Amino acid sequence: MKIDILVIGSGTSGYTVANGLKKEGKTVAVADRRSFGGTCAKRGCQPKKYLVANAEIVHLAKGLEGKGLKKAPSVAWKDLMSLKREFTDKVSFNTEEGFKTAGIDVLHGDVYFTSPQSVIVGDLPVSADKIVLAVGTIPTPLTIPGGDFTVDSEYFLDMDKMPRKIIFIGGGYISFELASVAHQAGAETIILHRSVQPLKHFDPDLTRILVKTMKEEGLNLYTEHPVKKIEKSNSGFKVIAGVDEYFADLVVNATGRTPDLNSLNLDVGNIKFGAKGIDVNDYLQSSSNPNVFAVGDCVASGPDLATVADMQAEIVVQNILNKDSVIPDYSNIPSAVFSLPAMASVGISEEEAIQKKLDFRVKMIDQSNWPSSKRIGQKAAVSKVIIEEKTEQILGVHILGHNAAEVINTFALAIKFGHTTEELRTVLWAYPTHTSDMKYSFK
Ligand SMILES: Cc1cc2nc3c(=O)[nH]c(=O)nc-3n(C[C@H](O)[C@H](O)[C@H](O)COP(=O)(O)OP(=O)(O)OC[C@H]3O[C@@H](n4cnc5c(N)ncnc54)[C@H](O)[C@@H]3O)c2cc1C
Ligand SMILES: NC(=O)c1ccc[n+]([C@@H]2O[C@H](COP(=O)([O-])OP(=O)(O)OC[C@H]3O[C@@H](n4cnc5c(N)ncnc54)[C@H](O)[C@@H]3O)[C@@H](O)[C@H]2O)c1
Repeated sequence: MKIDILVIGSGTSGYTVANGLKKEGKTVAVADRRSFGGTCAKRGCQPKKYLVANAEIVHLAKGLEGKGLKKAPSVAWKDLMSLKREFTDKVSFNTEEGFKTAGIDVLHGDVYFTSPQSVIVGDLPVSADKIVLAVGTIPTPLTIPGGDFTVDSEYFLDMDKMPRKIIFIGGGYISFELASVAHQAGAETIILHRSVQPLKHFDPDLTRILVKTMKEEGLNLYTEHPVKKIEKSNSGFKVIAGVDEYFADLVVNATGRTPDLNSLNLDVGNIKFGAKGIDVNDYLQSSSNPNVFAVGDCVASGPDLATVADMQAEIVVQNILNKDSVIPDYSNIPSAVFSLPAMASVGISEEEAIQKKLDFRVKMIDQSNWPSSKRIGQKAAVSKVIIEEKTEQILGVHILGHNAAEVINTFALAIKFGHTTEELRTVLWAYPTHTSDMKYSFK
């Protein structure tokens, strides 16, 4: 097969690149070694959000027990899984059909390079003018004794039964989100994180309040607990962290994700890569092979988020059509951890503002006693806004509390277009909402 563009990987980034270039008249094929659709839709963002949405309702109801609600509901895990699968089960078929309808060839099988411009997919030789690597990441294998006893987030998101006791290793996005789900579904839940501060991409003050709140609500969260060993016990597993031992029916490895590039024969393709992923120039073009581009989580630079994968994909479409035309901007990327309560952030952190020696002020406000918190039984709600003194521009916004992930998007807009506190004060916000509360957060 000889085509203009071969995209390896059918997830968020592969989908956008393939469709973008097909619309411009290129002949395009997409290859994947697993069923089509990638991580976000099948085993990441979307299925996770189905489970979180359910847990959020239970969590809110618990907060209002005796305050207008008689009894909080409990999770019907089997039914919840059916609801989630109604969505996830269709992803592969719909993705493939979408490609075929657009005139994009769909290729199944393992891929490896046979030259800088050709690969084998399954047993089909394919050569292409440009090859786009969109191969994502896999859970970082846990290389401690007993690491093989763990399961990963993909297993959790599709399990038929909620175990009685569950341990999450790692204090990142995945642990905080899935542990929140497990806890609301009734499992005795433990997070073991190796260093002092979990969720390293978020504001440390808000993270401390989040951790305190989760602990007060009964989720067992231990920092400075690097897990060293896992053993089989009578009824499940024993997890050893320092001198402490914890027991559970299921142990989830959530210690990060890594690109899985070894089987691609990248050396034969003259493609430089490292532990963090494919080495690219400013235009997301391989630093060693000009015919190859990389997008999404497998790129060594940029955060591993679906929004970023999509942005990189759109940029690569432009750069393939018009050489060296667009550079990705990784500043001001909004991100949320869908824990309970949720936390979200956009723009710079207080630490970055100090490092950059900016002239700024920090406005940190506890909103837990405000009506918006009281009426939903919410215990923790905090905002922290970084404002540049001279220009009054909003530089960073960090929010903890219900709806944080929705509210943050308004501030993504404000920061992107350089709005000042005075300008934001002239905006009328639908009232009373969590967004309208935010107008007091930058006064
Ligand atoms: C549990 C979980 C929850 C998440 N939640 C969020 C969220 O709420 N918000 C957010 O922004 N991000 C979230 N993410 C991150 C998000 O899923 C990723 O950033 C996004 O999926 C990256 O897309 P991608 O196209 O780079 O890779 P992927 O979607 O992973 O696609 C890569 C594809 O390449 C294929 N592939 C790999 N190697 C080969 C090979 N050698 N040959 C052929 N095919 C290959 C794979 O089978 C896969 O289909 C989450 C991730 C996880 C794991
Ligand atoms: N809401 C979202 O946007 C979202 C949700 C889930 C995943 N993601 C993406 O997926 C990536 C992977 O998520 P993740 O949570 O697996 O990784 P992560 O990198 O966010 O967190 C993993 C944490 O585990 C800790 N750790 C590592 N080894 C350990 C050990 N032996 N014992 C105890 N702790 C240990 C690390 O210090 C790290 O802080 C994220 O970085 C993010 O890019 C995003």
